[in-house]
This record gives sequence, structure tokens and C-alpha cells, in this order.
Amino acid sequence: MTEVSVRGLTKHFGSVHAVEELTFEVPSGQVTGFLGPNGAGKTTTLRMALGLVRPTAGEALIGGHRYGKLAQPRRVVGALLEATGFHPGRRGRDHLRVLAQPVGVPAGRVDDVLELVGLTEAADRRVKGYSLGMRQRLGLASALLGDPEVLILDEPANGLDPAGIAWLRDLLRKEAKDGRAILVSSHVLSEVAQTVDQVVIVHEGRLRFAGALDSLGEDSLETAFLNLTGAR
Ligand SMILES: Nc1ncnc2c1ncn2[C@@H]1O[C@H](COP(=O)(O)OP(=O)(O)OP(=O)(O)O)[C@@H](O)[C@H]1O
Repeated sequence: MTEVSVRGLTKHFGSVHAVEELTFEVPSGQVTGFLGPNGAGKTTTLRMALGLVRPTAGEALIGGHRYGKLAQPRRVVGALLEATGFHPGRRGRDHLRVLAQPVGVPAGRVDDVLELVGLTEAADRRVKGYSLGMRQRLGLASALLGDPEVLILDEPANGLDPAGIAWLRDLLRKEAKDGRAILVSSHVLSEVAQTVDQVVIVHEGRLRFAGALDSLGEDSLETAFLNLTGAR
């Protein structure tokens, strides 16, 4: 089972302390919600876990290794960051084929993930004609392509309609049940409360809470979040 372990992770951009000595675990078989106000350091943390930003100190380990040291990173970790970076003139199916080929993912898997994210009908349309929600779905398809043991998803619900959000919830629950470790950032607390097992709450780069959702006690997630992040 591959888990994610964040240890003393720190990132300073000049005088901006984006992430400060962050430590938490993302166990397999569970969905871990990663929450915090705007600018709290969530995206920077996820980018460090994916080897896209070099930490000032500390480390993020995936199954005991830094992302850059994984032999087949795309087969171990599926990532969704901001749903940009698609070649606009490329068809959805071709986007996935281009990603699949170099990492040895069989061609048939492209059709499977298109089906999984509900894009089969739109697969042969060019990405420039996709809505934001369709781009999110294509991003999720890219993340799932290598059948990874770990999913790291930054705001995957962005742009999804209510049916899409419910679909995403079921997908994440199913992927966790299959044993994957899932770390997902979100601002939609009502949705997070229905989806995750664990929450990690950060504020101004620092950890405010890490633990089981039900260990927050009587408070709703929203009340706990607002108290922990100093908004109340
Ligand atoms: N490349 C960079 N250079 C300088 N500062 C940066 C850079 N990337 C992020 N920051 C700063 O680091 C802090 C954390 O930003 P980050 O994007 O990680 O927050 P976030 O929790 O993902 O926010 P949001 O919820 O708004 O997406 C912010 O103050 C941001 O301005």
C-alpha cells in the first residue's frame, strides 16, 4: 500500500512563508481532504509533493520515496492540478493517448478512463470546445490513466455541476475503497464533509488540524474550519 507522508515541509518564496513545517499523513484506503483559506499554502504543498516546487526544507514522500525518485511516477501517482495545459486543438481521446503511450499504459485504458469520467461521447471533440467541467473531467481522466495507487487532486470539483460533484464524490469513495490514498483540496466544505474520511486544515502555511473527520466532534466542518482558521 502506497501512502503519502509529509514531514516538516516548508516553502518560502522570498519573504512569503507559503508553507511552514507541515507534517501529516495520507493513508491508503481513505480520502483525505486538504482545506484552508485562499493563500493558505495548499497548492504549493501539492506541487512540492509532485516534485514541481523544490521545498525550502522537509520532504513529501510517496511510498517512502520523493516523487522525483519514483521509477514510474505516473503509474504510482495520478495528479490533477489546475485544469490548464491541454493542447486546445487536440481531441480529448488524443490528449489521453499522448499521455498513455510513453508510460506504457495500454491503449484500451484510454477508453476505460473516458467512460469512467463520462467523456465517451465528447472524446473526439477538440478540447478548445470543452466546458470548464469537461476539462476537469479530462484532467481527472489523465490522473486515473496509469491506474495509480495515489491520487493528488487540487480542487477537482471546480467547474463541475451538481450532478458532476455527486459523481466525483462516488468516484473518490470507490477509488479509496479500492485501496488508493487520495489527497484532495477543496473549498466546498459541505461536499468535503460528505466525501472525506480525514481532514488536514492549514492556515497561513501552518497545520491547524489533522485527523479523522468525526474527531472534530459536535461542530460542523464549517464551524470547525472557521474557528481553526481564525475567521471567527
Ligand atoms: N511562485 C510563487 N512565488 C511567490 N509567491 C508564491 C508563489 N506561489 C505561491 N505563492 C504564495 O504562497 C502563498 C500560498 O499560495 P498557494 O497557492 O499555495 O495557496 P492556496 O492555499 O492553494 O490558495 P487558494 O485556495 O487561493 O488556491 C500565497 O501567499 C501565494 O501568493
